[in-house]
Amino acid sequence: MEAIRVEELTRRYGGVDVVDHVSFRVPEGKVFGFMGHNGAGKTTTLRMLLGLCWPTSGRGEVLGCDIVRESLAIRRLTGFLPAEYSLPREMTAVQFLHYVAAMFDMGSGESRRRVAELVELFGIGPYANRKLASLSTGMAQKVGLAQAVLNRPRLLLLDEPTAGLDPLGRHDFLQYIRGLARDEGVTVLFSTHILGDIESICEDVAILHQGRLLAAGQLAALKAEHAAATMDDLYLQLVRRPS
Ligand SMILES: Nc1ncnc2c1ncn2[C@@H]1O[C@H](COP(=O)(O)OP(=O)(O)OP(=O)(O)O)[C@@H](O)[C@H]1O
Repeated sequence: MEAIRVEELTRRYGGVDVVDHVSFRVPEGKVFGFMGHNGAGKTTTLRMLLGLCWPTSGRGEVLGCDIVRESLAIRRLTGFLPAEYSLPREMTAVQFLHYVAAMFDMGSGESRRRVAELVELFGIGPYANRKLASLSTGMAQKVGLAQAVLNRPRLLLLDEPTAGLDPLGRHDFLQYIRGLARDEGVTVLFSTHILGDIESICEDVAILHQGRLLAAGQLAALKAEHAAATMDDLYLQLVRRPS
């Protein structure tokens, strides 16, 4: 089964189709690269998948649920780390994670266990009781990721998650994402404009440019088809191709 299936998905703002008849499928249990430069329409697509904005036309299903009629069910089954995620400045990491657990209706025992597990897993312990406003970008991103996986989602949507991370932070982040898919069968939709990130952890990709889908499928097959040695080559070829 596919984790995500969209067909002719379109969102118009001010007379412009910022997502323009986009169709692709995301296989279950893989890290899927959702690639595109600024303004490509990645965030708008993610928002439609979560029911945070509605399509102007077209259809979509996430984990078998319709993105317009069943968005609450989708949000229960998924985790989301938005781009430039703002954490509540006055809360501590532990307070914030308990707050997120409460939104998923976790009982207090389960919430305590899960938060402790994530604090340990992400090495949040040393700063768990500091106000979130005082955390570095890397630390804050770990808290952001912890909230996104708190409900043990079957699907994780990550919007530009490595932007602002240093090389070590980025390496650890990518390792964790790879492990989630490989060891726990979680599907990850990894939206980014960093081609190297896609190349290092994604087998399958969709490439978006100015709202249009340029290509989708297995990265190795797309590279072979376009005789591209790297993700950079592939992307540049597709973007520069006359439409
Ligand atoms: N609520 C909105 N109203 C009007 N235009 C919007 C709205 N949301 C997005 N857009 C426009 O849609 C286009 C696609 O934006 P989107 O944020 O989806 O792209 P993106 O691929 O995520 O890019 P970035 O990496 O820059 O965030 C942009 O031109 C943006 O200005």
